Amino acid sequence: MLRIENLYKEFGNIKAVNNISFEVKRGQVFGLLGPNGAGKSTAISMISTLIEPTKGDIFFEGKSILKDSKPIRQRLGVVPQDIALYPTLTGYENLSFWGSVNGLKGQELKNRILEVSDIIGLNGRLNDRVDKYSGGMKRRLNIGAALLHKPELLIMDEPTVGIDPQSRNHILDTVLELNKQGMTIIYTSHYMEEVEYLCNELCIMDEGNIIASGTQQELVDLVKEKTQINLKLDKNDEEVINHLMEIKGVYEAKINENVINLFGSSTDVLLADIIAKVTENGWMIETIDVKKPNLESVFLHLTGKALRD
Ligand SMILES: Nc1ncnc2c1ncn2[C@@H]1O[C@H](COP(=O)(O)OP(=O)(O)OP(=O)(O)O)[C@@H](O)[C@H]1O
Repeated sequence: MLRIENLYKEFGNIKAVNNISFEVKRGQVFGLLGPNGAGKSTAISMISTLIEPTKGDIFFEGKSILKDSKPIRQRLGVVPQDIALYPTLTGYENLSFWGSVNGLKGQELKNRILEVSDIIGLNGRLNDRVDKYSGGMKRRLNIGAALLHKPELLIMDEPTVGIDPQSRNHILDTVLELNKQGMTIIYTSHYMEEVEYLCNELCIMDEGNIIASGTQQELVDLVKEKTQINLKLDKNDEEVINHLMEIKGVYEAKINENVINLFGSSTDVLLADIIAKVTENGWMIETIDVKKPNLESVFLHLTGKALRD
């Protein structure tokens, strides 16, 4: 559906986006994950046709959006990171404004406002002024404004920043519901959990570059040897460590405040072998805790820094 080819954006000396390429397939929730300043918003702004790339191209259904942006723009819905609403107008008036900007009018516009306010869960509050809304309600209305013209591709730039957990969950579930109904979505975030919850495929960005891309499983496989199992036994000394190190796939074992930290590859095989080894030696397990690698560990592994630094 969307193909990004060797895209660059420079602001003076700043290389905000530095040669990125990726493809979004119809029906996906595609994630762009990266810390603040990684270049996500700049990439999104180019895809949304709001700013022009320094170099490179973007194809929507095979057509360059740089050459003929207007008809393509109408098939996109853009949820900007900064809330684009008029605080002194009501929710209804804001939706009405954004609907007419997107070419809707008359009964069709009225119907869509009602449908959209249902999707974003604001139908009881449409006649209140936006400056009376909570942060979460404003974010939801901001999303609603992008949905009125039924876009095929919804582009969301950090839509949950600065809101309460309840509104955040509502937004995440709305994204999944829209996707279930057939909408393709690009979702940018610096929250690993959100991307993990929503996205089939993703790119991890840092300092203008894509440092890894693929399905969650493919990315996590990059660090699969980092599975950590914390084991508390009734006995922990060098002898126990030596026995545990005999297990195939365990490459490190150490004692840390009465807990044994084991590092190894495939969790399932490891667990079975650890339990067998413990039983064989007549030890007792007090607690066992498995920490599987996640997207956060992938980012740490590739950049040496935490996602939220
Ligand atoms: N209009 C601009 N002029 C100059 N520099 C810019 C401009 N827009 C972005 N940048 C710079 O480009 C880099 C990438 O910023 P961008 O906003 O795309 O990152 P991001 O990953 O979306 O982070 P955030 O979530 O903080 O917006 C940053 O160093 C930023 O300061």
